[in-house]
Amino acid sequence: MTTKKKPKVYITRKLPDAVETRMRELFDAELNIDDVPRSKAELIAAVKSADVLVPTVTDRIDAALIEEAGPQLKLIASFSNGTDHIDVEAAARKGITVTNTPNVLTEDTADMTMALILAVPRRLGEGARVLTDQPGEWAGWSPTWMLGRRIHGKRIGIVGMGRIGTAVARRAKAFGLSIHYHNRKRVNPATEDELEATYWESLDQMLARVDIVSVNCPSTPATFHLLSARRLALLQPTAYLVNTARGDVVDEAALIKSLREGKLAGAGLDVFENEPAVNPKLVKLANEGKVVLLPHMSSATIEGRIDMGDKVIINIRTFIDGHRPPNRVLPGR
Ligand SMILES: O=CC(=O)O
Repeated sequence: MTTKKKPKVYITRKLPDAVETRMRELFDAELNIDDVPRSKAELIAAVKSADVLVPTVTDRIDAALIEEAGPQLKLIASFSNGTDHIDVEAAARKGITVTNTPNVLTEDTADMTMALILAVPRRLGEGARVLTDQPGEWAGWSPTWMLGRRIHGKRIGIVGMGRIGTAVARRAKAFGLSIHYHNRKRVNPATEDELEATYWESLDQMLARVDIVSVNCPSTPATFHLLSARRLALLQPTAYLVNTARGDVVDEAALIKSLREGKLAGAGLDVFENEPAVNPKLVKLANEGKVVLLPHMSSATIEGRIDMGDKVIINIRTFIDGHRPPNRVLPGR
């Protein structure tokens, strides 16, 4: 009996212990115990020797890096839902398959989106800070103090009605919001009926009519600055914008300008254009109570991360066994 050689799998970041243990059992796994992001040189060395690369959203797997890959590298099994950090076209040209981890972070991301939808108009961050930043200063309940804006009865406009957008819509409906959405294509009639959702073919028209905008589409060349200065200007000055997708879907400089000029009431952001750098003007706006900022943590649950790890493992094993992995990402998606 011949024992099959374990594939050499290079994992760029620290993963949950249970996932790393399983990876060690199954693969010749090179882990990143210290969780220091890998340098470009380290990534180049990895693609020259590993059979499988397991990157995540913080790694730039661009065409230049893929060009460096040795002939043994056949799979990039990303530990992420989004694949905007990978040049999927360049990988395909080199005969490298790319996979991701969809579905398992839908509900967690939708929960956090809903949390921001509530937090910004209801001034949750500001209120919490009163008690922690100025202990003993709270003068007690007052009829006119800390007033936010009502959520119930307002209109939400969801930009991108995929799995996460639909999960946000379900939550928003339960909070009494009416559902409006813009998507490349209309969702199926049963979902539209369930959500009593209104489809807007024109994003511009939808933006002008909603009270809260939730950005839930992936970052692709087509969605870069989809929420441009021109489109942000269509929003009502009482509107709020929440982004838990990717920073570059929104023109951040234009968003900051709108917020500073009072052309937009507030924003809740979990993602930023130059992450992990956060524009100091946004921090200032957060201190003024106009925005709530989170450090890209919408999908961050223990359960979700373990599920993501399981998906990565299934994708690798299926591929190594000679089958099509379940979460293959095709170029041009
Ligand atoms: O943002 C997180 C992911 O894409 O997995």
